[in-house]
Amino acid sequence: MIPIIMWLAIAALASFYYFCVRPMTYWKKKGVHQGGNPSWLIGDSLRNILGLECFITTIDNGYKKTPDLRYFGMYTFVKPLLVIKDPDLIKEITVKAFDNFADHRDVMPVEADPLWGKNLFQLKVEDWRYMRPLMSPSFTSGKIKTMFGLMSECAENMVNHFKNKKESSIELDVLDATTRYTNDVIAKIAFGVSVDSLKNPNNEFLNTARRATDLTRFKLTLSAFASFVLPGYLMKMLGLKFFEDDVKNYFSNVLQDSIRMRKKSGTYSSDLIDSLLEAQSAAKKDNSLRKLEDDDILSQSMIFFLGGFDTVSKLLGFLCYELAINKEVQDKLRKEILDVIKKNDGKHTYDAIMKMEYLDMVISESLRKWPIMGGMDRICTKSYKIEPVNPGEQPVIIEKGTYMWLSVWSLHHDAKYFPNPEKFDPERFNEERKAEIYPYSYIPFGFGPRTCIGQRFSLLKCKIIIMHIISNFELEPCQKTKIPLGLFEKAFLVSPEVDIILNLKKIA
Ligand code: HEM
Repeated sequence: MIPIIMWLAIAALASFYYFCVRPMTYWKKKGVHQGGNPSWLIGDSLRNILGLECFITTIDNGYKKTPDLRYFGMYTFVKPLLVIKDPDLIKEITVKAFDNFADHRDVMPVEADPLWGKNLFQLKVEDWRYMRPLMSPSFTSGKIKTMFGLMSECAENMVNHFKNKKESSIELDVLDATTRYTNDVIAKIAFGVSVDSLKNPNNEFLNTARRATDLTRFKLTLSAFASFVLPGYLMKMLGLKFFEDDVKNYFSNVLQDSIRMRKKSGTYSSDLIDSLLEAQSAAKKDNSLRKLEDDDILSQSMIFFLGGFDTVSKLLGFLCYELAINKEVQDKLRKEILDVIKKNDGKHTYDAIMKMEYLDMVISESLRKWPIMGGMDRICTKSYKIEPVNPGEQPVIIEKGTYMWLSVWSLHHDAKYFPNPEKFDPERFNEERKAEIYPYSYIPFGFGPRTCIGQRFSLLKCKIIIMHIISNFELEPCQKTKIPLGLFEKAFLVSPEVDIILNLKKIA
């Protein structure tokens, strides 16, 4: 009896060593410096799981501890993670060696959540190469220009809502308001429905959207962590997924209704659904093209929705905050907006917005200081050798399947690339100084073939509402405004630690 127990104990210890302890030596064996202090099994993720620190902060701590290195190793649970710090190496990975680093990590395996797995962000390179060219025409400057009217309508609704209040100054929860604006735009453009979320604060679209994009919800956090250790079939059995069934059904019904109405009435609008339907019918006619199923369309609408909802509302939230606490920047911006509009016969047009250079600089600086995604990932799809460049480096073979992180937040806050990084200084992006920015050190939308497809869309959506707000109101800090503002350590995206509360004062 005793020998059996002894053998079982030895087997348990050996398994523990093999699966939990040994993986933590992966980077040391490759001669790669470890940026964290990994614990058995949990790796460097303990503080993330306990909600004490967000992933961006964990990476940033490693970045700061390794000032002279181009990359360092960490562990998400037992999975090795290589963090890339050097802009030249980021260029190598995202552009030159794209074929070796073509995919994103499975946030949710496709077996566990097919709807999530089919979206452009998540598609594996073979399917992605087919889908991206189908989606790209929806995001050209010409196509985005045609969405100007739909976006302006939502912006005017929002501004009029506040202008019609009798008080000359109101206290505003900025993220709440910007979320309602981005919700209305994306409802219209990605799902074809009109909702006025300020007039109807409890509309079903907004409430469902909020649930779908609450990246702090327990089950999603659990699923995201589980995806590091559990195979897809097990996650499916446990019911772990990105979109809950009721959320999926709701959006699916809204989209189907909208498509049915268009087909019946023959009226089409300049939105993303029309572009997707065009791509679907082109694929139907051309036998050489793979077919686009209705599920593919729903999946892309969902990623446009996810991409366009929380990211842009947070960008707007941080931007309003910076404008409120940097009055000279706000005044200069207002002057530019009013001057351009005056020269444009008082009209807020697309061409007028495109002439606002300072507006562009202000948004770029906001994305520099508050890059909403915080970073981006890549999976090594074909093994690759990183050649030594600096003294003390040795060649490192990156194995297929290795998880990589490109540390955007840390680069944007590194004084080597952006002196006095905590200062909000739009002049960093003026014509002269913009040219001096070290290539690939400023990448809020990623880079290379997998760069954000919604970049132009987001920037226009942001410019329209800022133009309307700043020409009608003054943004001011109030007693409830937290200065300085830190990061919310439980969130996935870069999010403010507390609500952003500002005074919105009408301009006489
Ligand atoms: C402030 C707003 C936004 C920011 C900061 C942002 C940032 C990013 C980043 C960093 C990536 C990864 C790029 C890479 O891996 O190189 C990405 C990918 C993506 N974004 Fe955005 N995004 C924003 C808004 C949007 C919007 C509005 C949409 C859609 C309407 C969108 C759709 C996508 C899609 C589909 C991808 C995957 C592209 C692919 O893999 O081909 N994003 N975004």
